[in-house]
Amino acid sequence: MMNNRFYPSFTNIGSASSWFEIYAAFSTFMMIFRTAINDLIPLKLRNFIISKLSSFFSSYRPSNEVSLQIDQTWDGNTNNLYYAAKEYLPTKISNTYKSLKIGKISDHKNLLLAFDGKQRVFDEFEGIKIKWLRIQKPDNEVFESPNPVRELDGEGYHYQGYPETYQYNKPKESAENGFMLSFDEKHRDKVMEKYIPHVLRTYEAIKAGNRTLKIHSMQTGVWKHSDFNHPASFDSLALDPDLKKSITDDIDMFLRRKKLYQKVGKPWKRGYLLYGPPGTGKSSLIAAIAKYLKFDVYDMDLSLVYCNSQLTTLMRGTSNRSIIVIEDIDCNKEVLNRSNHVNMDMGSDHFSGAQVHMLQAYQANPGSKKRFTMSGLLNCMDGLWSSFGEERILIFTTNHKDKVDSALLRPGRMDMHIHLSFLKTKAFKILASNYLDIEEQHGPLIQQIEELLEKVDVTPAVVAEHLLRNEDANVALEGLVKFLHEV
Ligand SMILES: Nc1ncnc2c1ncn2[C@@H]1O[C@H](COP(=O)(O)OP(=O)(O)OP(=O)(O)O)[C@@H](O)[C@H]1O
Repeated sequence: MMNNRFYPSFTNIGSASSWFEIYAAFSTFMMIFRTAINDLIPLKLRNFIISKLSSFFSSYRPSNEVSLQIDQTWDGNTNNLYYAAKEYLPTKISNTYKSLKIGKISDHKNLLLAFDGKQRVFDEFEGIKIKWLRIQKPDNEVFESPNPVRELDGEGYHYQGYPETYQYNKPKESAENGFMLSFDEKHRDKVMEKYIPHVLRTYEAIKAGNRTLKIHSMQTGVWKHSDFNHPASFDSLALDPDLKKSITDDIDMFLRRKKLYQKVGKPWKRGYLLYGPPGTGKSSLIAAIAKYLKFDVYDMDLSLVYCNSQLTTLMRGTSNRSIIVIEDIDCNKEVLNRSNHVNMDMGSDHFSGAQVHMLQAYQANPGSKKRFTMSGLLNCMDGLWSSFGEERILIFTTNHKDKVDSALLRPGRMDMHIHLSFLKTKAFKILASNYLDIEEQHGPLIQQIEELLEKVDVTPAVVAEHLLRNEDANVALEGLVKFLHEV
């Protein structure tokens, strides 16, 4: 039994004066203790102890917490999950974070925000709380690439990806970087099966949204790319609204149907034939489709293809989510004449130096010999196609549909034939409002033009050129009326 005589203060713990005595004694002790520490322990040592204690407590994890480490590389290979996390986390920037990086660079009009790389990032997914921590060696910080940023404008935060200047000058990152994500063990299955795929999917969507489209053109047996800056889009195209809708509906249906294509064993590809007179917008429509889909464009010039194996190699060199364009298909004599065939197959996926020389020799003397066969082209379009990957769109253009071999045009190869024709009333309305500031006062001139367009055949290219002739809408429209009377 404890004797109360030895614990007088605890027996009297209920009285206010006892509490005051304890508080006064404690404050005095703390004051003396703090002064002693400040006098006896140098500042550097104190800071060191504090940093050690805080790192100990920050690395403390409750026993039911699971952590997954995502390194930048996996057995020397790129770890896509690392890059996915790096793009995904900035989408979680909100104004609740107490420490962020802020900046302003010349090609962005708004302020940019980025994580400073030191703090934890908290995410919530279907009720699960997930904590992310960036792992990086202090030495690497100098070389560390900038974090992807968010742009801050009046409407809040908008994800921007990397600053443009950085994209062209991307520094090589150190292999020791990584991320650690932690969550309650009971959510392990959900994190693995749903959350991680969600991070990867977000990454893919961000990549597709931010990417600069490329146009690839052929150079001596290989593809060379440059930025695709064609200004046309579905908004700028003067097309009959019903035709425009049927094209976008078909594209949307194609994108939705990946599983169906797999189920019925068909390669996931779609072919469009664009036909019509020059200047009716075939090239512009290709650009609009590429922008709509965010697909790269491969401009396949058949006049530079010298054998079936080169054709196969070039097709194989195209990437998924791309549009392969063969313009003026009717102008390729080889495609017109199926029997005209000189065997130039080199039987290889890659061209050797000798083969490249051979091709160059043929290029120097075009038209000397038959180069590839019709069956080679057909094989590339269907049979062999499936091994080249998926999500491909093949577009042929021609000014003379009747001259193109029907084998090329059958459904399954060219699934939709799109006729681009002369400019008529509905499409003119779009063109005029894109080019000029049309106001109510221009009504009578517009009506006159629409009546004339129903009687004569002029291409959108010709009308567009007239609309550009004067900044004053009245003058430009009057000029067009005059021109249409003369046609
Ligand atoms: N439907 C259209 N809507 C808007 N502009 C158009 C349209 N068609 C043509 N144009 C204008 O005419 C120019 C030429 O059009 P485009 O090159 O797309 O025609 P095309 O049918 O591909 O011609 P070609 O058969 O000679 O290659 C475009 O740059 C654009 O300014």
